[in-house]
Amino acid sequence: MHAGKQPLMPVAQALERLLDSARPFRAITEVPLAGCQGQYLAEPVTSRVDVPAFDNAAVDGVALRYADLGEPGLTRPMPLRVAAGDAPATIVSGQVARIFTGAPVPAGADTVLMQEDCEIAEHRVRLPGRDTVTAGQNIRPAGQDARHGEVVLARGERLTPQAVGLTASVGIATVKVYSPRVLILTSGDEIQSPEESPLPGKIFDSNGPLLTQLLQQSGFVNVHREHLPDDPAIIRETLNDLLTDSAQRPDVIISTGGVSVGEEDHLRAVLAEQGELDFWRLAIKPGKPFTYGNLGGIPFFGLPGNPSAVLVCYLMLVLPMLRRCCGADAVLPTAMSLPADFTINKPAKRQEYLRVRCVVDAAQAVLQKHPNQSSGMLSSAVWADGLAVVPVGCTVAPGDALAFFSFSDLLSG
Ligand SMILES: Nc1nc2c(c(=O)[nH]1)N[C@H]1C(S)=C(S)[C@@H](COP(=O)(O)OP(=O)(O)OC[C@H]3O[C@@H](n4cnc5c(N)ncnc54)[C@H](O)[C@@H]3O)O[C@H]1N2
Ligand code: MOO
Repeated sequence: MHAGKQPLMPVAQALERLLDSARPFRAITEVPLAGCQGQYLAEPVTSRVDVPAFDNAAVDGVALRYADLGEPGLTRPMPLRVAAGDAPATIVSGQVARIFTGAPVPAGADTVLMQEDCEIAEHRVRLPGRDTVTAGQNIRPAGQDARHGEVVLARGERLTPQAVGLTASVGIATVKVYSPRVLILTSGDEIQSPEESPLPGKIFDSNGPLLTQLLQQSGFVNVHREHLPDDPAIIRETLNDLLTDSAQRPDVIISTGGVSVGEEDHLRAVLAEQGELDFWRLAIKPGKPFTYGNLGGIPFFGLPGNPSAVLVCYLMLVLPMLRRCCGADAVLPTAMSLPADFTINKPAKRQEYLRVRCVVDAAQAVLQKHPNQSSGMLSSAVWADGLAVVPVGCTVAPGDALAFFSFSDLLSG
C-alpha cells in the first residue's frame, strides 16, 4: 500500500496514546516566586503557617464581647486601640477596643462592629442594640485560608498569578518547577530568518517564533532552537550531536516541516530510520502529517510545516502531553458549546479545527468562521479568538452547536 493511503488515526485516539505514553519530566529547578509564573509545580506547596495567623478584623470599627451588647445606645468604655501589625491584646468584660481592618482581635472579644454602626468618641463608644448584631461577625478566623502543614497546591498545579499569591501568603519564597529543555527544530532549505533581507524562493521562519511563544506562554521557558536543512546527512549529524552532548540533550523535541510524503520530506525519513515512530498521519485538519515517536528515548513531536497546522497541533496534542508530563490531570480546557453562524456543506474527512471568532449577535454568542482557512496562513489565526471543532463526517448549518476552545483557555490550561 502507498504510504499516503494508510488510514488516518482519529484525533481522540492519538491524544489518548500520547497521554498514555507521558512520563514525568526529570528536569526540575527551584526558582524564586518572581521567576515561576505560569510554570508547573514539581512538588506540592505546604503551608508554613495558619493563614490568617490569628483571628483578625474584617472592617474598621470596634471589637467587643457579644454578651456585652444590650439595648440600642448602651455606652461602654474603650481603653484599647489595635491597628494592623500590633501585637495581640486583651480586653475584659464590659470593655470595647477600637480596631482596624487586619488587626488581631483582642482576647476577650468575639465580635467586631463597623464604625458606621457605632458612635465613637475618644475613649467611649455608643453601641447599637444586640438584636442588630450577629455574634462573631466581621472576624476572619485564623486558618480560614490555609492551615499550618496543609498542602495548598498539589504537584502538577500551574503557577497562575493567584497560585503565586497563595504560595507567598503561606510563607514560601521558592518553588520546585518542571523545567524540561524543549528543542524546536525548524526544517527546510526555503526557510530564512526574519532578520535577513528577503531572498528569491525563500520564506521567513514563522514557526520558530510561533512555537517559542506558544511554549513560553504555556509555562515552558527552557526553549532552544535549531534549523535543519533539507540534507539527510546534516540532519543525522545534527540530531546525533544534540543527543550525545549531555549539556544540550533536550527532554522534548518539537520539529516543524519535512514530515509529509514528499521526496523532500527528509526529517520524517531520518526519524523513521533513527528513532521509533509511534504514529503518523492523523484525521486532523490542519495537521494531517502530525508525527509522534521517540528519538534516543526523547519524546519527538513532528509537526507539519504549515504555521496554522503548527498552532492547532501544538494546542490540541503537544501541550496536553507536556502538561501530563508535568503531572497535570486536566490537560485540555472544557469546550464551550456555541452556535455556528456559517455553513459547511461538504462533510469533514478529518476532524477540522476552524479559526473562528466568537461574536455577540442579538444577546447570543455565535461563532463566525474566517473565510480563509488555509493552513499556510497565520493572519486568520490572529483574527480568530479560538478554534471550533467539526467532527469527521459532519456538515455545519447556521445554529448548529459546535465545540469551541478559546485561545486564552487553551493557553491558560
Ligand atoms: N502529496 C501530498 N502532499 C501533501 C500532503 C499529502 O497528504 N500528500 N499533505 C499536505 C499537508 S495536509 C500538509 S500540512 C503539508 C505538511 O508538509 P510537511 O510537514 O512535510 O511540511 P513542509 O512541506 O516542509 O512545509 C509545509 C509548508 O510549510 C512551510 N514551512 C515550513 N517550515 C516553515 C517555517 N519554519 N515557517 C514558516 N513556514 C514554514 C513550507 O514552506 C511549506 O509551504 O504537506 C502537504 N502536502
Ligand atoms: O493538514 Mo495540512 O495541515 O491541512 O495543511
